[in-house]
Amino acid sequence: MEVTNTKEESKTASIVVIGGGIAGVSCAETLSSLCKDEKITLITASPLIKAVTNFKQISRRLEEFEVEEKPGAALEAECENVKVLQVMVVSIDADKNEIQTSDGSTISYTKLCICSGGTPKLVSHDNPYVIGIRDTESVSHFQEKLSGARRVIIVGNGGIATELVHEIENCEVVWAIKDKSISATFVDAGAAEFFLPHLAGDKEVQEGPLKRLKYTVSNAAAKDQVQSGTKGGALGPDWSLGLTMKGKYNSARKVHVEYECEIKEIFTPEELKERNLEVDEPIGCSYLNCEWPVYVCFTNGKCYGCDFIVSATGVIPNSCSISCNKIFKIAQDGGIEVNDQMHTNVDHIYAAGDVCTASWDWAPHWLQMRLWSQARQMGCYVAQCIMADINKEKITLDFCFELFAHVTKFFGYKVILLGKFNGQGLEGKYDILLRMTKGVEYIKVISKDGRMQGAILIGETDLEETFENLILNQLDLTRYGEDLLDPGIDIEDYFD
Ligand SMILES: Cc1cc2nc3c(=O)[nH]c(=O)nc-3n(C[C@H](O)[C@H](O)[C@H](O)COP(=O)(O)OP(=O)(O)OC[C@H]3O[C@@H](n4cnc5c(N)ncnc54)[C@H](O)[C@@H]3O)c2cc1C
Ligand SMILES: NC(=O)C1=CN([C@@H]2O[C@H](COP(=O)(O)OP(=O)(O)OC[C@H]3O[C@@H](n4cnc5c(N)ncnc54)[C@H](O)[C@@H]3O)[C@@H](O)[C@H]2O)C=CC1
Repeated sequence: MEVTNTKEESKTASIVVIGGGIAGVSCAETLSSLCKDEKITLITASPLIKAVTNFKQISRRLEEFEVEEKPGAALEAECENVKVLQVMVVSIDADKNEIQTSDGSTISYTKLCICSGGTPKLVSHDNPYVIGIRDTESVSHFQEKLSGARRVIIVGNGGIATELVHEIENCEVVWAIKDKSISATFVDAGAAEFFLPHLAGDKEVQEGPLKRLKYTVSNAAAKDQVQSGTKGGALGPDWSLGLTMKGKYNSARKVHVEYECEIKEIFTPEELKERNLEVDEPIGCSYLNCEWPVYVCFTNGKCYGCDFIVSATGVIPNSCSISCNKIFKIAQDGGIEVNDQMHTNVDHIYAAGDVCTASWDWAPHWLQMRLWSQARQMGCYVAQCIMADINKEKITLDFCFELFAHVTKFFGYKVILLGKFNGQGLEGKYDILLRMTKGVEYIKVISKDGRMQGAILIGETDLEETFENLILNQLDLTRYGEDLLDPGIDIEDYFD
């Protein structure tokens, strides 16, 4: 997409959205439908934007959608009052309501929404053997390194690590986690046990293919990004499916998990020799007594060689990548603080998606996670807040922020997380109901004083709708006891 000459653009102020990821595009699309007479300018550093397609509400709060990367011109064709500019925003002058872009233009805004996303938090930012995964460019870089790899060390125990460990083939994997059980950011130790047999086993365990959120990674996008050197939008559902994740090792997958440890130090072979350090061999791995380009020593004393390291260790919100003459209030996790109107502490400036931190009093069963679904919800909601502000109104917090609801797929199983799915904030004082059928389903219900607070549903349980309602209406379930999870009882009939 050629860069539109932004000079003439700056004459008339418009509502400006920074960021062509899910949050920014959802914001621009919703603004376009709500404020037909307003001029909306979406400015993004990435050559392609991310748009939601095939949106499906699978329950009152669970949503499924596909994501398509497309040129900004496609959004302009769809929303006639939206202009897409592909350029980097370098600074904001909040006194003059102007932003400066990397091509030297100044663009005025009436309202500004920052949706600049996040970047991978890496265990080391200057080691060439440590890589993060965020956008199509970083995935291409990862694939290239993996194609020549015999062994990779993956650090982190969240979404990216869990998906990578499941998808990588023909390469030994050492998965180093701080926790006592795998995928702890998403599931509890019981669910981790349920997943363990699939760690190094066959990849597809699900009876019948579960429709995965389709996410198209067009190779053109990756090439463009490399040429333009810009950071693209974050990946999301299905980023890994359909991508070749093959090493050069010619045998089945080998995964060794190193529990309760972090990286202590990373060495070159020379440094290792100088320090006269002992190298260990990961259990079950086959490349023994090899020369490796990089060595990792962990806090538990183990030291392994590998071809490269993936740091799947979270996201840093891009809250400080655009300078501003006003100081934004930044939350502890690095996001720009927003209130329940998605407003920052600076006049006329909003924020949404990975870049922001929801700083209102959260509903009892909602929590922020930097997810595709929340980026979309925030993008749509902030547009409504901006429109309300223009009309000098206030709106109530959107109902999507009443309950945390996330659907994904780990180790070939559908995973649904509802409410305080890991007992977040309940200080360990809650009751658990569990039902597990090995290789088929894992259901964990968290309740307090007889009322459901959260749930983990793995497999095709069809309980999500009922459990959503039970968490929201806080019905006292004491009298149902274990019947609640009795497979012989159709609990939907109880509560219909
Ligand atoms: C590998 C991976 C897999 C994931 N899988 C899932 C999943 O399965 N399910 C799920 O729910 N979530 C998933 N996520 C999280 C999800 O991708 C993010 O939460 C979501 O995409 C964030 O959207 P965003 O629009 O806030 O930010 P981003 O997608 O990061 O978009 C930010 C945009 O801002 C632009 N930008 C940044 N700075 C500037 C600037 N100065 N000037 C102009 N433009 C700028 C960027 O170019 C980009 O277009 C995954 C994330 C990763 C990295
Ligand atoms: N299926 C899904 O829903 C997916 C969601 N995502 C989302 O994308 C974003 C990025 O994913 P991730 O990087 O996996 O983030 P994450 O937040 O999911 O996981 C980060 C993990 O790294 C660990 N960690 C942090 N610092 C560490 C350190 N120094 N040493 C060892 N471990 C450390 C954390 O404890 C956590 O387990 C997240 O917001 C995540 O929720 C990503 C992939 C899939």
